[in-house]
Amino acid sequence: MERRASGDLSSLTAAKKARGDHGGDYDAAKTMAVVTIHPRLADLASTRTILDGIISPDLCRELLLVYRCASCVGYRPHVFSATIHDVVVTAPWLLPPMLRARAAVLAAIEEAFGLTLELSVEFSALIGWEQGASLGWHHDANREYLSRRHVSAVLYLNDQGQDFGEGDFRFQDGPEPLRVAPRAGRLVAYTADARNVHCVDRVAWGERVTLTMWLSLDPAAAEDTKVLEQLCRVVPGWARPPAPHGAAEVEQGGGGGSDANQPFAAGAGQQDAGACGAPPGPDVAGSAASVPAATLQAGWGWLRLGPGLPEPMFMLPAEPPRAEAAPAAAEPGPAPMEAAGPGHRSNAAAAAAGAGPGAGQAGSAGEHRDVRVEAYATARRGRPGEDLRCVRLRRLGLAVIRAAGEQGRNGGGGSGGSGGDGAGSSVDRGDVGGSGHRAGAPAMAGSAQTTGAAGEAGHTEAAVGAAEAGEAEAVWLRPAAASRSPSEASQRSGLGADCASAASPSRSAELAFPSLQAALVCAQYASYIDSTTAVRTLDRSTAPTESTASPDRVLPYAGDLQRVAAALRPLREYVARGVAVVEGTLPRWLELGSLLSDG
Ligand SMILES: O=C(O)CCC(=O)C(=O)O
Ligand SMILES: [Fe+2]
Repeated sequence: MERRASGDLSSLTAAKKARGDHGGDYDAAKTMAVVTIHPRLADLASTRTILDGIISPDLCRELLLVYRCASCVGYRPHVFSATIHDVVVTAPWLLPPMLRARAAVLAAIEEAFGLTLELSVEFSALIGWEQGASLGWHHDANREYLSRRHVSAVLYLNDQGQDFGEGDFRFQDGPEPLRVAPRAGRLVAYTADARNVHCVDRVAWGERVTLTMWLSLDPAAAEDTKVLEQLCRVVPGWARPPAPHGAAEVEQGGGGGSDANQPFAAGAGQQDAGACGAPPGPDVAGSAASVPAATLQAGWGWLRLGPGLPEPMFMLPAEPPRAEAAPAAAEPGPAPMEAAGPGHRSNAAAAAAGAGPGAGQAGSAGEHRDVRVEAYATARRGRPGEDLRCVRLRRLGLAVIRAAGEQGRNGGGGSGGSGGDGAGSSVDRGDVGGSGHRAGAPAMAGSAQTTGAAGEAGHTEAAVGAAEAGEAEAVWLRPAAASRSPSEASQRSGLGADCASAASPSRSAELAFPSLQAALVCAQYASYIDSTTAVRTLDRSTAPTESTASPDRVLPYAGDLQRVAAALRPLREYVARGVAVVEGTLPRWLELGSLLSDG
């Protein structure tokens, strides 16, 4: 195969600057010419490998859980992503499966290419490709600032034909096979240079999910340093409810907690005893109005969410005009992740969450985030401003009912340090399906409105309402098909210490959560638990009219909220395990990191 000569980096950089970069219409020939082949990779026996069974089916499913909990709007149309940084700020206890998979991929590649102990992970993310997503011919180091990406790895986490349609990976030329059909546990790895020009065929339906990694021969490029820094910011405070005014009520209302559901034991490396010893959650039964929001939040202390990603990162942008959307599939495309390189979103997230700018690239974080949000505001199908988290819940057959008190409050900033997810403003802007706000939770819940979005997508109806109960926000979920009489609405129940007690006998009982982020994580976990036994969720709701072929859509929890509650029973234990792993690993990781940087 032809090797391309190195291009003129300075002129390319200047051209990028002039354009503001991130544009899709860059000169492909020029950018393809940028990268030279790293001497260490010049004489490999083979520059690519395809391996099956790199990780177990169970780990694949667990990674899908992580992806659905932590992903946000991605770098190109119909693509969503959860970088390792996103996972940290969403729920650090979701890290272990990602770390396990990362290690497995790294080991497999080192062996396959004979590069043992020479590679560092420069970037890792779970990437979702939904209907309409594609990527034109490119190689992965096709820009100057990507040139430290030496080896690419794409690990598929679900199955073509079953979970999504089409979406083949294809090499442009070279040895057979040129086409790789994604299936769970299959890894395609290749040098990132121009010897491996490849593309991704358009995904016809469903959701194709990958663990995508770039590896570098330059140890200084390792993402671990930044992940660690971020983790250290999040972990000491493992997000917890704001102590103040609901604390006493929580102690009293903490019944329902069984021994089997003890909150985290104190002393597991926790720096803040208050945080780790969160009291059992309240059994939030009865009228929502009788449940102070602070109590609700305090009861969920064990969930240990991170500060969450900045809200704009969940906002679905509008459908691109057809003329703009088309070329990506046929033309050489920009290297993916260009706007999501290491530190990019994590810094934006950290800054927005009040954690301060991340190391290394602090100066550019805000700029990057703005670029991305603006770019995708006009470059992606969807209801402008719709919150991805609500869409994901809807796909499970769950409707989001926001309960919160003051109408019009812009809730994002105020609760930033409290472990809230800043979701308030998404609803306050009326953009979660566009439903009206109702003041006062019970009234709202009894008459929540059907969203246009859900209706258009052909779903059972989804109810979305917004109001606030006290200062903190709360999120209620209901099965989308449940009836909504005021009397039923009063039978709310929350998942406190004991999820088993959460489900009201009423079919229409609602589940209460302290935030949208919490609701999403819990519902995804429930779906994960169910999918390991029975339900396989397939959803093409974002564009049902563009289907080619697909199995019937499944909305697992429509009309059946008790199944959510039941499936949530092991969650506390799962969180505790994840917390223990992260806390246990952190010191060793830090030590190793400093050893490596010393050496
Ligand atoms: O998802 C794939 O199969 C490949 C994606 C890809 O080419 C990339 O992210 O650069
Ligand atoms: Fe690629």
